[in-house]
Amino acid sequence: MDVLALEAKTGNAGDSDKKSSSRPKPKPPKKAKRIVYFEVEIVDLKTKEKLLLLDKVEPTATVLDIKALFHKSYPKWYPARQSLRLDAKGKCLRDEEILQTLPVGTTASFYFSDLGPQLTWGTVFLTECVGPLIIYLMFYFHLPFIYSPKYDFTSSKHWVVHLACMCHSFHYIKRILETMFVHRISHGTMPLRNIFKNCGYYWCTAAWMAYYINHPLYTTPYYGQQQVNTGLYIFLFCQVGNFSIHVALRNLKQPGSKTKKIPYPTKNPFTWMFWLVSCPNYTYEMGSWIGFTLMTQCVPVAFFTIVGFIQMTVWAKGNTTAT
Ligand SMILES: CCCCCCCCCCCCCCC/C=C/C(=O)SCCNC(=O)CCNC(=O)[C@H](O)C(C)(C)COP(=O)(O)OP(=O)(O)OC[C@H]1O[C@@H](n2cnc3c(N)ncnc32)[C@H](O)[C@@H]1OP(=O)(O)O
Ligand SMILES: NC(=O)C1=CN([C@@H]2O[C@H](COP(=O)(O)OP(=O)(O)OC[C@H]3O[C@@H](n4cnc5c(N)ncnc54)[C@H](OP(=O)(O)O)[C@@H]3O)[C@@H](O)[C@H]2O)C=CC1
Repeated sequence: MDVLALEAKTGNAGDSDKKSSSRPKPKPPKKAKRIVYFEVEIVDLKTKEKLLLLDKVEPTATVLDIKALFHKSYPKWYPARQSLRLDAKGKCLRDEEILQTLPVGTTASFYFSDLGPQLTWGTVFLTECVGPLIIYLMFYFHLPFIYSPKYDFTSSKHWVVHLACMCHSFHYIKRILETMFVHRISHGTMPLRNIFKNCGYYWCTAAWMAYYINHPLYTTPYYGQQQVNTGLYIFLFCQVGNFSIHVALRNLKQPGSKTKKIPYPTKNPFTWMFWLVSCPNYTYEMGSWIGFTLMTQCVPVAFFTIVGFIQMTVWAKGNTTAT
């Protein structure tokens, strides 16, 4: 029986009498509003084993409420670890979806799967950004055992090495501050395995770049100061662009809201890039790393830029399809 049918069944049956007589009628006794409760069954996606039957679930219950009820019976599966779907091959239901608006009868079956341990997005973002910041500085300050003691008396660092350290540190400090004060991240959590993938990528490549850029035998860019300056200007321009897009995306959401909107350019000229691409923050991010590659003329930086480009292209395509 679907929701519409339920409404029909519980509708006011006295309507047809109203027109039949002009005499003032005695008021009908007040009927208590009948709530039609739902019965919710939770089935394991893999084994198809019935895990739980919840009777008397309120129609206005959200998916998150159902997850909380399930959690009471299975304490190891906290709500963020749970994925509930209506169709075994369908998409995961969003936490804010409401039972009575789902295409189910009064007996709803949900397929449950365990998403594995979860971490908050803030934790992942911060961990992946604090690492490169510290690792790079360890190489910059030539901590013991990094470079051979035979280089101890090699000539002092070239200006571009200081500049690269400032730009690298600036980039990650900016990302940490943005995570704390700018982004309005809607996903509650993400899989723990991501932290290994993301940190492996960020931390290892930071060490790899820092090793070469701060190496006592580092050779400065082929076209000298002109190349360094061009790289620096591109880097700074794109950092401002990236920040501008993050602010524009933040302003699309009300605090606490999870609703995404189609972004449009604002008065800030850096946001006009929205006319051309769906994720200009990724374009500017790429631009920054192209600038940094030019400034340092270092192969590991180029590698980092290419991997980031591939990853962000995949995500940007996903975003375009979603919109
Ligand atoms: C010198 C050595 C160098 C070493 C180099 C190493 C190279 C290695 C290359 C690696 C490159 C890595 C580059 C990373 C760069 C990262 C940059 C960043 O900083 S970005 C910021 C961090 N952001 C991320 O990490 C994004 C992570 N996002 C995700 O993984 C997914 O969005 C998501 C899994 C959290 C959710 O996916 P979504 O598309 O939104 O949901 P769907 O409903 O479509 O589900 C798809 C699929 O995922 C499952 N799912 C959903 N949510 C979760 C969850 N919380 N935990 C686990 N699994 C989840 C869902 O059930 C679906 O599964 P399926 O089986 O397909 O039904
Ligand atoms: N160097 C590298 O390899 C990489 C660097 N990065 C850097 O990290 C930054 C953040 O990355 P990522 O999280 O993937 O960026 P996203 O563009 O996916 O998200 C950034 C923020 O904007 C919000 N947002 C995005 N689109 C919309 C919309 N249409 N309406 C409302 N809010 C929206 C997101 O909210 P929600 O939580 O709802 O999605 C999130 O809070 C990048 O801009 C880039 O600078 C990222 C990837 C790789």
